[in-house]
Amino acid sequence: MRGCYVFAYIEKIIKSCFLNRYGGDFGDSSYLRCVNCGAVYASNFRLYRCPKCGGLLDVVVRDKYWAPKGRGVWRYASMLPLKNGVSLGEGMTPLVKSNLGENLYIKFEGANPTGSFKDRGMALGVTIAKESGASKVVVASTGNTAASAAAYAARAGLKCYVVLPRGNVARGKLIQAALHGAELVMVSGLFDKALEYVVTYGTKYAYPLNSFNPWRLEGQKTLAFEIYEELGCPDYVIVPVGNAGNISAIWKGFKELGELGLCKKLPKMVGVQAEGAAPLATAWQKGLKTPFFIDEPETVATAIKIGKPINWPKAMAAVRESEGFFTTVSDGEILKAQKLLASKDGVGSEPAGAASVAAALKLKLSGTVVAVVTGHALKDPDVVEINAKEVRNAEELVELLER
Ligand SMILES: Cc1ncc(COP(=O)(O)O)c(C=O)c1O
Ligand SMILES: N[C@@H](CCOP(=O)(O)O)C(=O)O
Repeated sequence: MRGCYVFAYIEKIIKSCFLNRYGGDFGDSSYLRCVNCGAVYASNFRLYRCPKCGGLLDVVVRDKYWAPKGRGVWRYASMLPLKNGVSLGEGMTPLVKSNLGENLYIKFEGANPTGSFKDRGMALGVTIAKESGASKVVVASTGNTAASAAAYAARAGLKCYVVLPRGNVARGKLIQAALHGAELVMVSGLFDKALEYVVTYGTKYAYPLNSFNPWRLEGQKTLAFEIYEELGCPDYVIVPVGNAGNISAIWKGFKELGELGLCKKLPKMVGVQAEGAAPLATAWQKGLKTPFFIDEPETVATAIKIGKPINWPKAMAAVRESEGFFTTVSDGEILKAQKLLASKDGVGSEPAGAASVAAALKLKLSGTVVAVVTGHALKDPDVVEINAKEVRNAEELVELLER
């Protein structure tokens, strides 16, 4: 009998060592659960959809406990399916008390290594790709996912392909992806088409790191942990929504804090979309349970110019479960909020990131509100109007300074 236990123990050790390195199975520490039908599967890095019903999957980490230690997303290793991995020092982003509202806080994700929240996800995603033996990763992107995947893949020594909608990617993001050595592939059509290509073809040849990959989203839930550490649990968390992974991941983070008895009252999640790219907000306003997909989304905020968000079931569940809501803001409101945020708070956001602040200013919610500002201003320099004054000599400069 004792021999059996010894054998089982040795088998477990061999299995976890071997599979962690080459098979993508992370042993018994986590498993996958379908968000649609509830079917559960042993952890498997290649499973992105439920084989039974096609639903999205969530990672369930067994035996989680709260023991923040160290820096970056790996500070929360005790809550994650992996305990360490690739890092560029992501996370630990500033939580700035805003001058624009009484109890408004800005979680500035533009301060991540590549300038957006994607870095939290890529730390996990690229680690898993690497652990599983993949040599190539692939993403469809409006730019930020591309920049982040390119940087983290470079760090991990992986080849990175980024599939981009031609003419719809802000210049700063393109420069980042190119600089980090990714293979840039342009397709005709918008982001939704690029994502369709990655889902249909990319996944056959390379490890996909878009947000339908539940392992990547585990990294993004750390945003909730940071807010909790600094502020406790706010009344509202406002998140710009595009492909809808981030709002889902942040809500998952808060729910896990709740399960551990840390967050007594969970925040209401508010998803913000641009008026011209609002498949989820439109469905919400119409009282529909499924999204109102759009073929030709239109907004100045290219990062959220998405008509068919792949994570819609998770995002709708997040908003419903948290008793929050979806809302829209116009391009004018986004650009106004971007300017206000920069000039009154000193926080430089790209347009999509400022959508959360635009919503906060419009909604005037009572209680503590955290607006997640998802990307840095330098990502998209072309939307900013530059008015410079000309002086021809020192006298003209002095005259100007005296005004
Ligand atoms: C700056 C920025 N904000 C918001 C979003 C939307 O996030 P999600 O696709 O997770 O909804 C994105 C891209 O996804 C983004 O790049
Ligand atoms: N705005 C995103 C769109 C892709 O989102 P993902 O979270 O599914 O990778 C981007 O930056 O590309």
